[in-house]
Order: sequence, then structure tokens, then C-alpha cells
Amino acid sequence: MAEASPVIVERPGQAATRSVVLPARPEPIRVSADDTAIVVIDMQNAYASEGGYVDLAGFDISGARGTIGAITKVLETARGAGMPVIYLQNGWDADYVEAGGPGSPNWHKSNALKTMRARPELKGQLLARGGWDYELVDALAPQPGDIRLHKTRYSAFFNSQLDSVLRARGIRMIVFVGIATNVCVESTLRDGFHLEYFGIMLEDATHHLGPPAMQEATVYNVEKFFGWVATVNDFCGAIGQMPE
Ligand SMILES: C/C(=C/NC(N)=O)C(=O)O
Repeated sequence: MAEASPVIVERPGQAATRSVVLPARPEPIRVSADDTAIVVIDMQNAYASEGGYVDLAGFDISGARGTIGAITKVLETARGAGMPVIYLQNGWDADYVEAGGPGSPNWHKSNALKTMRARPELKGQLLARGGWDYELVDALAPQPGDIRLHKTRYSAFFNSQLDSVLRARGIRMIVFVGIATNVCVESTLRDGFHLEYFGIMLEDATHHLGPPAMQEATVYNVEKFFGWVATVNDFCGAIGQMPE
């Protein structure tokens, strides 16, 4: 089969000066360091550490360690190319006002809120701003110049500053890493698509919640309907060649 030609984003009145072609599926895509950001979804103790919320809620987090290592590589490469790094942190105020009460579907569906209702000794500990569970994992501590944003629902675009932070910097393309592939990563990438952002998911720098089929389903959805899928090695190989 003939090799697919790369997707090139139209930039009215602007040339993509510093750019490289990223091998991706379903086809390669040209990535410019001038209008691409890395969005790190919810790499908090809640999602990636033993004793954090998803571990306590009974999900398998054994893959999270590998995800942390993969993201470390991605961020080093991205910072070296001058791409903005934006961290999202999921959760609510210490009184859980932002979580919504029984009138909110979030109150009924959030496994963090459900776990705390089932185990009252955990009340106030899960995903509460100011607590250990909410904090980013130590290995991914933000560097000077990185941006941290708070979010209260699965999609990082909902009721957050993400869209304005990206638009203010002229960002058109987003590279997604983080946890969970099938919940907050996919929700955000889908919302980004509807807001006209080009979304690329680095499949081996994400980790799913639930059975392995969940990871496969999101990879399929992204590749087929909402964006592009690449690997950490391909990202680091291509972006590492970014012209100065
Ligand atoms: C289930 C869940 C997923 N969060 C995420 N970061 O993907 C949650 O926050 O309860």
C-alpha cells in the first residue's frame, strides 16, 4: 500500500516555521513547535499512586508506573523543543461544593465520591484540593514555565481555563498524555475536536481504567474519528529533530 501523505494543518496567513512530520495513525501529521502544546491529564496521586483514589476504588493501577516514565520522556523532549506543557489536576474544593450534590450526575457517577460514601473514614481525602490525593505525582513535578490548571469534571475543557490558555498562545494542536485513557483523556480530546483543536494521543503515555479493551476502544475512537495516535518513541524521535 502507498504511504499516506502527512496531514498538514492550514494556518491562514502563517507559515509553520519549526515543524516536523510525526509518524502517526491513521496517517503522519506535521507538528509545529509554534502551535502545539502537551496536555498532561490528571497525573495525580489519585490516579497513579498506591493508596490513591483509583487504587482504593479497586482499579488496577499497576500500569501507572510505566506511564509516569513514558510521560517523563515526552516532557523532556517537548520542553527541549520549546513546546508549552500544561498539567491538569482533577478534583474539587475541600468541602466538595464543586463536585455537585445529589442533583448532579457527577455525585452519582464519581467513583471517588461513591468510595467516600461507602467508606466514611476517607471523607475529605479523595480528590480534595490541598490534599495528597489531589497532588501531582512527585516524579512529574512541573518545571518553571509549565502551566497548571484545575478541572472539576472529566473533560479538561469543561468550566476550566484550558481553552483560553491555549487560544492566548495560538495553540492549534494538542498532544495528550495521562490517565485515564478512556475517561478524562478521551473526554478532553473529543471536546478539543469539537473546539477545532487537532488532538494527538500518545498511546503508551496513557493508561486506562477497567479492562484492556477500554484502552483499545479509545485508541480506535481517536484513530478513526477524533484525532491521531502515535507512540512515545515516534514522538521523541520526530520532535527531537525539531529545527531550532
Ligand atoms: C473515573 C475517573 C477518571 N478520571 C480521569 N482522570 O480519567 C474519575 O475521575 O473519577
